[in-house]
Amino acid sequence: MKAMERYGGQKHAMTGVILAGGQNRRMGGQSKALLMYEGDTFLARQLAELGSLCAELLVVAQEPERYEAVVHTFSGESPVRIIPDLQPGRGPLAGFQAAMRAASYEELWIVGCDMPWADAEAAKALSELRNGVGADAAVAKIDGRLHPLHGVYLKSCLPETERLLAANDLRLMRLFDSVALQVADESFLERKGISTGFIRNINDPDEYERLTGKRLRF
Ligand SMILES: Nc1nc2c(ncn2[C@@H]2O[C@H](COP(=O)(O)OP(=O)(O)OP(=O)(O)O)[C@@H](O)[C@H]2O)c(=O)[nH]1
Repeated sequence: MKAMERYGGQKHAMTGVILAGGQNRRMGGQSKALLMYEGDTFLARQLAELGSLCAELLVVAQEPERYEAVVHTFSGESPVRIIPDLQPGRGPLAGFQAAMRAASYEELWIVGCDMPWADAEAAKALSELRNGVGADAAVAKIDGRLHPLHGVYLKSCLPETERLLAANDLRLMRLFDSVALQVADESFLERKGISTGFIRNINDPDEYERLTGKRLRF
């Protein structure tokens, strides 16, 4: 089923966030959001997937002009805004901050732009899990590792996000020391019929070549 049709046009009161403000050093500076897979950029795939669930979309990036053409071709109903980091060059935690400050909704589904299999079913399951216990955030734990870059977060995580930025403690995982986190493990995802592939990301030309058979040149 196409992502757009999955929820019958019914959007969740949730802001979908794509973090695309990284330096892409391992990709020679080429934006991972604009890599092609199965005829679309990662960004276009993610806009369709996040837009199938969320009533609003944000792309957090420093150079909006890089992404405008893709955003303009997005045909979903949810409005999309490209917003900058408020603290550029400080990593994904700064992207969280900008998104939480700009979002119209209390709940955010946040993904890294290098995750071409971002999955609305997984986000919905994480949101339900979080909501069921009144936690501030929910992320998957797969093969013993937490995956904060495909997670759902309430704006209640903003004060701790900003405290960490002020303390120059930029590790995303540090957020989980202080906010109420709910973890979705493999057995939870399996019960929901959700494959764990959504956490996979593409970081360098070798990983991209394994995915597509094409070698990037830069
Ligand atoms: N908004 C925002 N997103 C970021 C920032 N740094 C990283 N990200 C995003 O967070 C995700 C994970 O980033 P990494 O792969 O760790 O870093 P990267 O800069 O993209 O790539 P490398 O330079 O090769 O490490 C990607 O989607 C990045 O675009 C930032 O400073 N601001």
